[in-house]
Amino acid sequence: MLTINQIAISRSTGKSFFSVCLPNLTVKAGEVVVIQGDSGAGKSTLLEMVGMILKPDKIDSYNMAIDHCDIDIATLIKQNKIDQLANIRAKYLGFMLQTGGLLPFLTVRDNILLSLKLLQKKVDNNRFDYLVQKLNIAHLINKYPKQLSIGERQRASFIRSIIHKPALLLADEPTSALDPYNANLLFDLIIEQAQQDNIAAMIVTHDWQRIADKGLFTLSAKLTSSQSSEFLPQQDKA
Ligand SMILES: Nc1ncnc2c1ncn2[C@@H]1O[C@H](COP(=O)(O)OP(=O)(O)OP(=O)(O)O)[C@@H](O)[C@H]1O
Repeated sequence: MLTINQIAISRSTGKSFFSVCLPNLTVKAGEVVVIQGDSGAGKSTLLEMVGMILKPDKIDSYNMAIDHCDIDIATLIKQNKIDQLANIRAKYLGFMLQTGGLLPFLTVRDNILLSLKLLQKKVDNNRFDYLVQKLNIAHLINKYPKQLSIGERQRASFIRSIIHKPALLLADEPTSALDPYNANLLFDLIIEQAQQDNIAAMIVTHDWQRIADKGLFTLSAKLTSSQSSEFLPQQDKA
């Protein structure tokens, strides 16, 4: 489970800046939260801040409960514990970035399995086979990323982001390059895998209609000025 209170960041280039604030959020293990907002409203910034890639300017609390342990991420951030944060990211976080992020010099299989190798964890071949078959990329696993379409890379990138069963999955527009059939397949698989492996997931998407009937909790970006936004719940949590 993930609990965040008052986390904010300002990004600036020259004289212009943009601030993003998340007043509070709780995501339970197995729950999928959708992040919505207009282009430029700060969705990727929010994910990168929650994913400990961008350092917030302000943070009241940020805790992650994993295996009956409570990790005080806010204190680690405030104390600049870079190594500990990097370990937490590698072990407990899964990222699916907008750009795919597959390494060009590794095959699709090796890209997907890289996190397990780095964490010295055993490969669950049944799970690997299930996921690549489910997303119809079993015939591509020995190819290199450049030999795949963007949509195929996106599907491989999703499997890579969850293969080590992270506590938190952060996915930035995971279906942006997919046709409707594959987009549905991927969304359903995200929900299924989150529930099955107790993954708390935060998914940025513009694919509003596709997820409207899935009953997922939604955080929406609200512009508080031309240079700032706040992420607020669209509805109260059950
Ligand atoms: N590296 C950066 N330095 C300074 N400002 C940035 C940087 N990256 C993004 N911004 C600004 O921060 C704001 C939020 O950007 P962000 O990429 O988080 O938006 P987004 O909601 O994910 O957009 P999109 O839906 O188009 O991907 C934008 O106004 C953008 O110009």
